[in-house]
Amino acid sequence: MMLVFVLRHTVKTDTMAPPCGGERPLWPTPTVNQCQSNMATRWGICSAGKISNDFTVALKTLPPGDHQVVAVAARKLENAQEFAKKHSIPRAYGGYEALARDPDIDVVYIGVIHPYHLSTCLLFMNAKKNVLCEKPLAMNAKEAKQILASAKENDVFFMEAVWTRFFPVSVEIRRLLAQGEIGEVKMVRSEFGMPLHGVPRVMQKELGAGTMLDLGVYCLQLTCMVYNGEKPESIHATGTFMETGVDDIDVVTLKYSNNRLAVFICRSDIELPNEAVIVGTKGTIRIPGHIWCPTSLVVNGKETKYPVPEPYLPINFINSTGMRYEAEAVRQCLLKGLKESAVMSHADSLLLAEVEDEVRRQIGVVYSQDSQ
Ligand SMILES: NC(=O)C1=CN([C@@H]2O[C@H](COP(=O)(O)OP(=O)(O)OC[C@H]3O[C@@H](n4cnc5c(N)ncnc54)[C@H](OP(=O)(O)O)[C@@H]3O)[C@@H](O)[C@H]2O)C=CC1
Ligand SMILES: O=C1OC[C@@H](O)[C@@H](O)[C@@H]1O
Repeated sequence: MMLVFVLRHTVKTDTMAPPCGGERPLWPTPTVNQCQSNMATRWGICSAGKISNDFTVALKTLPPGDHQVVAVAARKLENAQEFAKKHSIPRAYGGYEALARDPDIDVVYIGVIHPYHLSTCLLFMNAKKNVLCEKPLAMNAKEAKQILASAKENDVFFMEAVWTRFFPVSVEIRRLLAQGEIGEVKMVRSEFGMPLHGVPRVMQKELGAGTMLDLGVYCLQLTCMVYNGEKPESIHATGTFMETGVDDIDVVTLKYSNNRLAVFICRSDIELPNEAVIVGTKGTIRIPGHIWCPTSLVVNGKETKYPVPEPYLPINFINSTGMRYEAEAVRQCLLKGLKESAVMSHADSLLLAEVEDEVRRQIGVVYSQDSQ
């Protein structure tokens, strides 16, 4: 986090040179002060798309003294300006480079589609910016390794935005498992199905389409969380294809030591109950629905609900004010000078990417990025 002592909220007139990059600020830009200790974490938003909208709305459910959105960048300035106006963001940039040069940003949230995660992560981390990048981290493990290596080389904080891990439901699951509430876990069964065939980025290979990367990652992340980041001993995957040549339905079995198992189904053609069950030798934990953004947990038959806040503006995705939890986790990491989160670590992201690669290999899905 930058150490810049300037009077807070000094509103400057238009005569002020643009903060950087050349685009004239939309309106007088309050000078955002920053003091390492307990000032707001200053966010830059990369892309003016759907999830960026929801992430920005989620940030607004947190105390403004803790989180401020200082700038947004989109490929087209007009899209950034429209986004900035909608969300009252002081600075709007045409092109991501201007955001990378903005000295008043502590962390960038990357909300572009998967094929552009690698290039944008490298852009911002090479500019010494901390980064929170949407899932899936990348198109394959090779790209994921490049991103994680760049975070190390640039000595910046990096996290893959597997927002589910920061939900109160996930925190409670980890607590229950840590205290042995259900004994030794022997089985994790999960599913994620959603009718997405009308969504270009889910259908078109050049936009990063494919069910494993988009939906399967949620079943896989739950499995890996329950099994504490342990590598599976064997992976068996089968699936079907969309007419566009990417995976539509994936059925995956992961075998771990001591006859521990995980099975998941993900599909982009129909809605499934989207529940998960974690079975131990002494009990059962069940997520009764919305496994990617859970607000209810059933432990040995007893249900507890964990509602998310209502959005102040329209959102595109279910429960996406729940991204507040990952945003606050990032802030806490930055305040402690950490370069990664223990809850969604670099090793966690690499494991997800490696298993995603193996599932795709067995099913036969190949992206152009696999041969670059
Ligand atoms: N955590 C969650 O719950 C969710 C996560 N996601 C993830 O977020 C990412 C974005 O998804 P979503 O917001 O639905 O996507 P959008 O279709 O809204 O696209 C997001 C941005 O990506 C850029 N982009 C889109 N198409 C292209 C293209 N053809 N060439 C170059 N850039 C392009 C644009 O950036 P610009 O504005 O700069 O033009 C666009 O605004 C995905 O990786 C997805 O996995 C998505 C939904 C939910
Ligand atoms: O991460 C996501 O959440 C659930 C679906 O909306 C999916 O397309 C999206 O990428």
